[in-house]
Order: sequence, then structure tokens, then C-alpha cells
Amino acid sequence: MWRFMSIQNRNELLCTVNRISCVINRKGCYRHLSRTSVLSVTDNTSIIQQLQKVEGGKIKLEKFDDSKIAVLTIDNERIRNALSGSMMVQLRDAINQLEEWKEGKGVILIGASSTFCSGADLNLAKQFNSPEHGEAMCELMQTTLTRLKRLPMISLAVIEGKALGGGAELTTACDFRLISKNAEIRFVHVKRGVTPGWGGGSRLVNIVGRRMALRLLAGSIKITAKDALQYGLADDIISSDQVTLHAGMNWLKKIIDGPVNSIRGIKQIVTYADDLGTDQALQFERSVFTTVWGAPALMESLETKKKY
Ligand SMILES: CC[C@@H](C(=O)O)C(=O)SCCNC(=O)CCNC(=O)[C@H](O)C(C)(C)COP(=O)(O)OP(=O)(O)OC[C@H]1O[C@@H](n2cnc3c(N)ncnc32)[C@H](O)[C@@H]1OP(=O)(O)O
Repeated sequence: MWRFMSIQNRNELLCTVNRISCVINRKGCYRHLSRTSVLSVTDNTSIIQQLQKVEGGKIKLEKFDDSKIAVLTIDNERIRNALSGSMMVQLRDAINQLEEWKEGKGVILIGASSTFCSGADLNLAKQFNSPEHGEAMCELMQTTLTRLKRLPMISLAVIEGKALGGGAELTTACDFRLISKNAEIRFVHVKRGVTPGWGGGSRLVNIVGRRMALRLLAGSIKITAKDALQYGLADDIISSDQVTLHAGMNWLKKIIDGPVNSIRGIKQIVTYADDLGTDQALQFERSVFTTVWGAPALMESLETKKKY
């Protein structure tokens, strides 16, 4: 449960989200005071260490200081960018780094080698098939993806090729989705006799609504680019003559053109509104506003008549 706590002083706002306490400062940056699990207190450390031993592939994080956009690449070409155990842990570590990147305004999630992600590595599912392993993997992935969704920068999934099972779930952890003309998203979980477990089921309801989510999940319906746009799952289609990463960068740059404090503040306001009741969200919005009102970006724009 989210709990607004107090304005520390004019410069800092202290709040807690479940067991995570964070402080938001005048620059719109936040830092965690503690990083315990968002969703569970179960100590799954040893199981996560076992999962981590299922190696293969990598998660690459690049931060571009000029555009203030980071690119997270899912790279496990041999098995169509399926996530090995070590990649799940690397994804968590990359989110740690992004939380510390105070200048960042945007983040792109993309797959290497012209495809997005074919879900969890099925070899991992074969080796670690107990409910305890399922619980530990879900906790790791849900916590990581919840933190991705709540980053104070705007996130975009750029989908080329296939996003299947857990791969489809990953796309739902981003604020926006761009999909290339021939790409496909499919929640294939029922075909494997399972359900979503990385938080994608719950997030899908928020994105497309309850009835459409039921259809897409239970029916394991193949979602083309055109369908995704029509269902509100994608925000735009990338035409075949465009390089997908460039198209994603250009699309995102238009949204994050404003000053860093405003962009990060807005993302946090929207995140809180999404997770809190209206009263708390309004209170939080007011509190973030006090960190930008009278701050250098506004004063400079008043002084020089500059518009961002
Ligand atoms: C919580 C998430 C979790 C869940 O609970 O649901 C999951 O995500 S489970 C995984 C769900 N995903 C799938 O079921 C996708 C399975 N893969 C495919 O359907 C196809 O491979 C593909 C992704 C459509 C690509 O087809 P194609 O281009 O024809 O290539 P191949 O089929 O020949 O695949 C090449 C190579 O990759 C291996 N592969 C693909 N996906 C996975 C995966 N998820 N885990 C492990 N390995 C995967 C595939 O077996 C081939 O290997 P080789 O036979 O050794 O060449």
C-alpha cells in the first residue's frame, strides 16, 4: 500500500510505498531509503541464487547523456531473447542503476536481433519447476517490473518480431509501446498450461480493460500491430522502412522535450495517481508541485521568457 508521509522540508518529500521509503527532492529525483521487496517479505535469496546459475544471454544498459534516454537491450539471440535466470538478475541490477540516474528522462526496452523476447527460458522452467521456484521467480520479476514501471522517467517498449509469454508481459511494464508493422504480441501462457506471473495480467487490465484482457489472456489471441493499436495496447506502428530503435528514440524525444524536473515530476504524479486513491494522488501532486514552483527552471523561463 502506498502511504504519503510528510513534506520533510521545502526541499524534500518523504513517502513510503509498501515497505519502500523514498525521498523526493526539489530536482524531482528520488532515492530509496530502503529497498526491500515491493510485494513480499519472503526471503527467496537462495532460490534466486539458483535461478541465477541458469546462464545465457545478457541485459545491456546504455545511458545517453545528450538525449537523457537509456536503452535496455534484451539479448539472448540463440533462443529468441528468452530470459535466462542470470538475465532476470541483470535486469534487476539495471533497474537499480536507472533509479540512481538522476538526469534520465526516458528509457527504451528493446530486443536484440530484430525480435523482442520469447518469455522465460523454458530450460529454466524444466529445471526449477516447484511452487517455491515459481514464487521466487515471480517475486523477482514482479518487483523488478514494478520498479521499472515506477521509474521517474518515461519508458517505451519498442517491439519488433515476437513478444511472447513473459515477453508480452515485459511490454506492459512500460508507459508506452511502439510496435513494428510485422510484429506480434501474444500471451501464450495458457498454451503452456500456466498463467501470467510477472505482473503482466494485472497490468494488462489497466491498459486494455477487463474484458479485452480476459479475451487476450484466456484466448491467447495473436495480436498483430494493427490489433495492438486498435486495442490501445500499442501507441503507434513503426513502418517497415524505419530502423526500430531510431523510430523509438524519435518518438520518445518528442514526449520528453521539457526540463528534467518537470518530466520526472510528471511521471511520478502519474505513477502515484495510478496506484493511489484520488485524495492521496491530489495531495501528492500538490507536494511535487511545491518542489518545482520557484525552482531554477521556472525562474529562468520567467526571466528570459524561455519556453522549454
Ligand atoms: C512467466 C513467463 C513464462 C510463463 O509462465 O508463461 C514464459 O514466458 S514461458 C515461455 C513462453 N514462450 C514460449 O512458449 C515461446 C516458445 N518459442 C516459440 O514459440 C518459438 O521458438 C518462437 C519464439 C516463435 C521462434 O520461432 P522460430 O523463429 O521458428 O525459431 P525456433 O522455434 O526454431 O527457436 C529457435 C531456438 O530458440 C529456442 N527457444 C525459443 N523460445 C524459447 C524459450 N522461451 N525458452 C527456451 N528456448 C527457446 C527454440 O527451442 C530453438 O532452440 P533450438 O531448437 O535449440 O534451436
